[in-house]
Amino acid sequence: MILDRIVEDKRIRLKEHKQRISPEEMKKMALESTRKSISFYDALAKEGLSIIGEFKKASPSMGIINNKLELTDRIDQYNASVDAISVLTEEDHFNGGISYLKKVRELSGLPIIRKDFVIDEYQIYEAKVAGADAVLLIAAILNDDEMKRFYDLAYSLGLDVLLEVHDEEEMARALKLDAKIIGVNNRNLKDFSISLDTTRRLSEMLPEGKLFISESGVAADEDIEFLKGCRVNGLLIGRAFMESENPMEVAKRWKKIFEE
Ligand SMILES: O=P(O)(O)OC[C@@H](O)[C@@H](O)c1c[nH]c2ccccc12
Repeated sequence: MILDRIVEDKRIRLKEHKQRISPEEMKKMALESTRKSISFYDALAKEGLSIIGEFKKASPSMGIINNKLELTDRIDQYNASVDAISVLTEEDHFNGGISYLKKVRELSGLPIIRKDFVIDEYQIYEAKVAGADAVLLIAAILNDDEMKRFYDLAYSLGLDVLLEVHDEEEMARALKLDAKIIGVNNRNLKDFSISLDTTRRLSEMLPEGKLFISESGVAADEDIEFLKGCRVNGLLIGRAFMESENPMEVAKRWKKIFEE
């Protein structure tokens, strides 16, 4: 399965990163960082539809995403229309990198989430040092013990966690952990197919008081109409914004449709 492959490659990259900056040094830098996080939670909790705009240059399901807009232009548009920014930092399958996160940090006052395959504490310290306000944790690649350890570490550094699930079993694990922000990935990780109905199904398990984000495959006005009925607080949008000449206009239109 592709996910196993991505995690294997991640382990190799992690070794390289640790050779450049040792785990002790990275931890020290994170703990000494005086930068105050911008609340990812608050940005998503406000009334109406919240949107997380993603900076992503490629993905295993779509290959290279062909866009002419520079990072700067895209982030300018995000600054004017979305509530938070997601930056892919995975190198081998999404053409990302931690350097993009640092660049986006310089260009934006919005909360930023590090989007990667987190399998080690090191990556959470690294996110903090690079200027992130939140990290993604993917239930499908973590056991309960790791999930809790990474979750607690992130919060102890002042970072929020978006806990990603994609089926009932993972949702039950996220609820057991009492995660504050839960994201449903509409993409089936085995065959890449998209079904927004995953968001609807899993929303039925949600207790009051959680922030609920629908991730992946949201691309058309009809999708927004459908998700209106699914108790979502926010959406995570990658491809549709990366391919668009004017993501700002799309984000504004979708917020309007959701609120009508
Ligand atoms: O480009 P899309 O279909 O709008 O999807 C965005 C985001 O949900 C997707 O990039 C994503 C969701 N979970 C992930 C985990 C790792 C890498 C990427 C992702």
